[in-house]
Amino acid sequence: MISDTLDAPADRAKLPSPETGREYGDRLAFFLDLDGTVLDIAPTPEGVSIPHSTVEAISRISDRLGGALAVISGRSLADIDKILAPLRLPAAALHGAELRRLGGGRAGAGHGVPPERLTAALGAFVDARPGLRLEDKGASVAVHYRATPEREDEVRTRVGELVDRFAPGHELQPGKMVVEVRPRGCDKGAALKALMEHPPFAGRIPWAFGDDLTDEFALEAALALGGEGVLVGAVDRPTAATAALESPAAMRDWLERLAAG
Ligand SMILES: O=P(O)(O)OC[C@H]1O[C@H](O[C@H]2O[C@H](CO)[C@@H](O)[C@H](O)[C@H]2O)[C@H](O)[C@@H](O)[C@@H]1O
Repeated sequence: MISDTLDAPADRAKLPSPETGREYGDRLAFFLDLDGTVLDIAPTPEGVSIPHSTVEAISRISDRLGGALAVISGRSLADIDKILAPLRLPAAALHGAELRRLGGGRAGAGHGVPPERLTAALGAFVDARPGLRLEDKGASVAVHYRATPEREDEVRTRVGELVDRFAPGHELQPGKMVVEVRPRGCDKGAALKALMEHPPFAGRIPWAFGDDLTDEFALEAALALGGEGVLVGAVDRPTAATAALESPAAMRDWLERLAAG
């Protein structure tokens, strides 16, 4: 289901609350995006931070859900663990190219890194344009233009051309001031479904939380499995979300209140 608008305050009422805490722990599974959802957007990928109280809340909610809380992110597993330290949660990293099940076991076929010719060509493109930034994450690579937003069209066009030419096994994933290259067919929806096939997620109702285009795959997958999708922040695009929170700050506040309930 795709809706054009969401009434954030009204739809917020659908979210599990501290009062329903005893029920949700046995029935639900949470899938949390990081940047723009739990984390405020920062000028650079390294510039993000998370309050200790939010990490503690995520830990407490994960315990209450029997471990059925996963991170679904465009970041690498290493980055996710660094941001959420000391937690080491089940996760789908790099848009699903890296999967980790509960307890640390790595799952999934593992996807190849983009051809070196692509990374080299992207590097040359970025080096010639001050303000652009290349983030090489392994199976996924990103070109950030947050410092030079006027280059958006140029970046999207050129990265698309280079992927067509050098990396037929990969595809574009636009995001917030970024164009990412991820393994073809490897998205957050497929990742959510893969995690839902195994304990402690199997048999639970998935709730996916996200803000960006890449998160729409996860929101749609959660709905397809009988769950809910929660959009964080305002968007001017159609969304599969069935509930909403106004901002990452509201998301953190909701997590902390839920954990305290
Ligand atoms: O799937 P997510 O957890 O939301 O990660 C998506 C991408 O997030 C990061 O980039 C975005 O956040 C940065 C920090 O706020 C910001 O500077 C950048 O403009 C955003 O695009 C990260 O760098 C990417 O690798 C993730 O895929």
